[in-house]
Amino acid sequence: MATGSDLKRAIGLMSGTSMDGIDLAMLETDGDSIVHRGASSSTPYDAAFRKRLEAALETAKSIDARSDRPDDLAGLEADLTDRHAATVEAFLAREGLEATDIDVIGFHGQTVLHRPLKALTVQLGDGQRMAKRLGIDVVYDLRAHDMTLGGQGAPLVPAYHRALAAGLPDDLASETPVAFVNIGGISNITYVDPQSELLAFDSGPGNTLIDQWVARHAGIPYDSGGAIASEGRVLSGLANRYLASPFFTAKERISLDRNDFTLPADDEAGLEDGARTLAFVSAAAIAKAQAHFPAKPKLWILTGGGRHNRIIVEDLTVATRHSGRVIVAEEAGLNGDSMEAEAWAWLAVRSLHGLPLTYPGTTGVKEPATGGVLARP
Ligand SMILES: Nc1ncnc2c1ncn2[C@@H]1O[C@H](COP(=O)(O)OP(=O)(O)OP(=O)(O)O)[C@@H](O)[C@H]1O
Ligand SMILES: CC(=O)N[C@H]1[C@@H]2OC[C@@H](O2)[C@@H](O)[C@@H]1O[C@H](C)C(=O)O
Repeated sequence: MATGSDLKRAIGLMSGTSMDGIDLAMLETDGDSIVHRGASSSTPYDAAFRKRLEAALETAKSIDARSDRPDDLAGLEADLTDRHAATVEAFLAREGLEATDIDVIGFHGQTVLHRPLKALTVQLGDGQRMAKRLGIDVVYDLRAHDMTLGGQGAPLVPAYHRALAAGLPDDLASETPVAFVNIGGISNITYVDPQSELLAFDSGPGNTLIDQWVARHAGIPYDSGGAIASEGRVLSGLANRYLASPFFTAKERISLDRNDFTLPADDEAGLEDGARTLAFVSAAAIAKAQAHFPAKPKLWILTGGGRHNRIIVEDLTVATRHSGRVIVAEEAGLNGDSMEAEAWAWLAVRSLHGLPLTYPGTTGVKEPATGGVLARP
């Protein structure tokens, strides 16, 4: 039973693999079952900063030790941290809050390298610098400890998905098993069933290939609503090539780096057919995940920016129609844009309480593991 002092007001900050901007969410929580969701915000990066982040993915390939910051990565980390801090300041001003109103910030940072097979994961983000500037405790670097205990270091949101599943409205609560699908740059799935352990893994590319494809061929950051895809047709040879990747056929699921899947060659598809095929691949990758669950989900709850791509949603609906139904987070009373940021707020409070963030069924860690580094002002 949580006491008043266990309840913390936390802010979560997420800059995901799409590298489109900073999502922020505020929560009051005991880091367990009590979750009072508060206000949130999304702050897009300007195109020039996004380009710097994209370039950082190349630079980061030379990193051997987690603390290495080759070339301009140290400067970028400081800039990224300051942008996050400024986002918090703007949010607090908007909400009429002071720094002292916030107990802790959960700071994800920006993943620039993720090599689970080498137990190496690098998130740019200087928690100490942020804590000092804001005068608020910051929990950061939440993935690394999991890796030292044999985990994949990702995904970390699943335990929060389970907490949300426990609070679903009555009309949905009976529809178990339920799968939460975050369609971000990469997609990850969480399987929640009272009859079985919590299961989760990265399911494949989400929007990252689509984003890169339309940026390259149309100069735009994403396929809004799936409008471009809706003009194209699925090129089955190309789709099958992606879906035959060893990532899908391996028995063990591994967590993904943004660069694990690469774009089709320019002459393999036109703009529309490429967008259509990559949306199909994104949905098919999610549907394939079912093979790793004890039973097929009855309810699929979609979160992340990809839920706005009508073609991905339609393809997934078709692929799962015999066993379940697909809804977006908002139909379950949740917020599909802020869920990851909420999770980082919740995980930060769990870290303060020494509670597990990851489980054998979510990251493959040997035993339930806490994590995160606490920086104090
Ligand atoms: N209206 C829209 N129509 C289609 N796609 C959209 C729309 N809005 C956002 N997206 C897609 O969602 C992406 C951002 O999603 P999100 O913020 O969930 O990803 P992320 O958190 O960066 O990634 P990850 O979850 O992998 O860390 C955009 O890059 C874009 O591809
Ligand atoms: C290493 C890393 O940053 N992985 C991200 C990425 O984006 C989606 C998917 O791949 C997931 O594994 C993870 O993020 C979410 C927030 C997670 O850890 O749950």
